[in-house]
Amino acid sequence: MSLLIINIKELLQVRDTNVLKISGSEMRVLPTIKNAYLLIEDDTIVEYGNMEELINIEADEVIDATGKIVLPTWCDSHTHIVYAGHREQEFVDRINGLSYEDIAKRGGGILNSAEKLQNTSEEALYQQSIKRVRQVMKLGTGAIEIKSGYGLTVDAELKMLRVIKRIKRDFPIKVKATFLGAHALPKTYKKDKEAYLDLIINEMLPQIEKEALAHYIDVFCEKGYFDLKDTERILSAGKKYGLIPKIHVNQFNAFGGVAIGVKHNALSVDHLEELNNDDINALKGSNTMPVALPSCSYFLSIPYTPARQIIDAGLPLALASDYNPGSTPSGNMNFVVSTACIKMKMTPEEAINAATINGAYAMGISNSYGSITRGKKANIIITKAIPSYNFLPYAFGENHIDSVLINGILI
Ligand SMILES: N=CN[C@@H](CCC(=O)O)C(=O)O
Ligand SMILES: [Zn+2]
Repeated sequence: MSLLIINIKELLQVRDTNVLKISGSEMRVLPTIKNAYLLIEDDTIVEYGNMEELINIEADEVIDATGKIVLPTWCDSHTHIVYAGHREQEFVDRINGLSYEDIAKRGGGILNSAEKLQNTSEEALYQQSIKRVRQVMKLGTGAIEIKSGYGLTVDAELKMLRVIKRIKRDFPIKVKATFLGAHALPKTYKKDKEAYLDLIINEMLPQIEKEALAHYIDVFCEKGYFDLKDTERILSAGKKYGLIPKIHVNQFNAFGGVAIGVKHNALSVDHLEELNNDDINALKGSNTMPVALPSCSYFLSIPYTPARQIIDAGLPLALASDYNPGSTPSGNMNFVVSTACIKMKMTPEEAINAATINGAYAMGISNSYGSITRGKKANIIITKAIPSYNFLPYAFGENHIDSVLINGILI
């Protein structure tokens, strides 16, 4: 089955060579072809170019994209999209003056979601989660990382990971699973953190390996959650089971977690709302992708990750949604891209690079996702007719997407 998209006003993120990530000043460059065509065979991008070069190409189906922009789907490298229930009462509590920290201290926050999830069946959790998966696909997300971490018992963590595995099997979107058992300390282990770490290492990890439930291992490295020593212990144990580190770090405090992530060759270090020069220096020359989550900063009214400082230091940056019930009840990557431009002073080119190819890198899939490259998966956004690609982040809050193709098929 072949599909030809013609008369594309502008085709974005066209990369002839298969670059895996974009860093520093290169992020300002978004290669495009104006008045373009794109040819897809089954689930793969096979050819593209200027309309004037389009001769003798026949296809089973043709889409006329006059006035429309075409780009690769968003690669959302950080989500907690599998969760039970919601936390809108905490949202109201914060409006009334409590902080995220205050709410966590009185047993709300992650522990609130964990209790809800523990009392939800695997089937009900799957049904709640797939509504959100369908929603983000319609919003242009074509690849997604999903974390556990709202289980916090052996059974509930495995339940979450099995739901993620089922989503991976049932949906065309690319899914990568991350084990985040060290997301918060459950109430029953309040006085014995080591015992909970032992549970993660001795009981959760072996079962996760046995059922092949995760690719990545994550830790919430933060004051009041897991410290540097705990983080190292969990990452080292995860690596023994073949899991690659990705950490939550510097959300509220900078105390050396970024360097620990780099030391363990983390694929990404995520949040970074607080960042100092030591963190920047640790990232220089590493293979670790810094990931910013602007919707979380927006929702919690905490600082935005200093994108300019990161990119101007020559580093790459990825953007992700952080979709979760507590700090970011939204998986809309279009809003993420807009907010990165509006609040973090990223140019539209930088933001689109960060949400496509660099997002793909942050989930280890940039050799087959994240750009318009021959041989890559045909995961494509076709916008409505809009004046230019700058209009995407500019006219925020509006849905500019006309259609989405995943694996070459209109969803
Ligand atoms: N910061 C840690 N974890 C999630 C939020 C967890 C929650 O509040 O439920 C995050 O990435 O923002
Ligand atoms: Zn998160």
